[in-house]
Amino acid sequence: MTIHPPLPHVVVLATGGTIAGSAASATDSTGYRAGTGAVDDLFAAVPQARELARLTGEQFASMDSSDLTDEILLALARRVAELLASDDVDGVVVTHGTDTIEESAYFLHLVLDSAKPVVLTGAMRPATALSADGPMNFYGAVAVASAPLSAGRGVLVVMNDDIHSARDVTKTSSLRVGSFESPYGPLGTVIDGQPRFYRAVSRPHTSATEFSLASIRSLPSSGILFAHSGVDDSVAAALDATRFDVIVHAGFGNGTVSSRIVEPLEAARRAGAVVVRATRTGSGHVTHQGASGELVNGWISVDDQNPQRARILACLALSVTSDQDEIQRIFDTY
Ligand SMILES: NC(=O)C[C@H](N)C(=O)O
Repeated sequence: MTIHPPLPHVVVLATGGTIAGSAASATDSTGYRAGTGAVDDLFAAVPQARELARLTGEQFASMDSSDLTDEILLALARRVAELLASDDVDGVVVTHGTDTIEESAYFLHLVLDSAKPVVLTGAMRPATALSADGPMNFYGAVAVASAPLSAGRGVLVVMNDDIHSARDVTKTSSLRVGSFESPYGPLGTVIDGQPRFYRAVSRPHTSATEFSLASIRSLPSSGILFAHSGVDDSVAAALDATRFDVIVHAGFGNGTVSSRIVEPLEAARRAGAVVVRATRTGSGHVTHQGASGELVNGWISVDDQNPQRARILACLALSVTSDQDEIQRIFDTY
């Protein structure tokens, strides 16, 4: 008689998204409603996942991830942390809408204090579509979350057989199944229910960061201002910049800010906001010494983070310091 070791226990927190979305027709992959299905529907669609792990499902939310708020994100992080603290839990899968999966994953990557695998996944096509990608993504996510090999790598995002670090991954296309990409490539891949890793992120994450969920009661108010040709100060005025604790400016090229909106943003900075220079280009770095040289003092540059993740990092930075040099150090560290 062969004795098999017990399967790892993986908890699946479902939050909605297209992976739980349904349309009236199998050929309709855009006119659907996200978050209509339940976590049990996913278990029923992928019974093979139970060969990889003992699964427990929890319906945390049923929403389109474009409606996610910072309060919900914080509550999600607290729930994942609670699960990870249990000796009975070996890993967590979060099913999530793809629109904001990268922000949620990055937040978890920086605040969770555990080496246990946490994997986010979603889908580009609704569950009712021909060749729906959700079931295979879910199977891959369970494979990664249940593998001891995945521990200590930070929060991971599994999409389309690729295993990405939450630090790097971005949704690059509105509809393509292969939408998720990382600028330095994925960490690994899933083949036949087995993760294979080829590299690791070198920037600190999870237990190695200075951020702690226990010290965060709420996230500061924040917004992103997108640069465009012809931008003028009425845009910054519409943002009512003085109301924000964090303003990320998704600027031109190397974080360049049009001279017409420097003053309103500088006024916000003087009023106490953290003003962050990012780039709208979709890739690349923003250096301290940007093209707008006069902005170097007191303005934060993002290194290689995109504007949406820079917003998350700036909010977390404010949970530990309001000193601008320290905030810049945080951007250069994570
Ligand atoms: N593909 C998706 O999941 C998109 C959906 N709107 C969501 O983010 O919830």
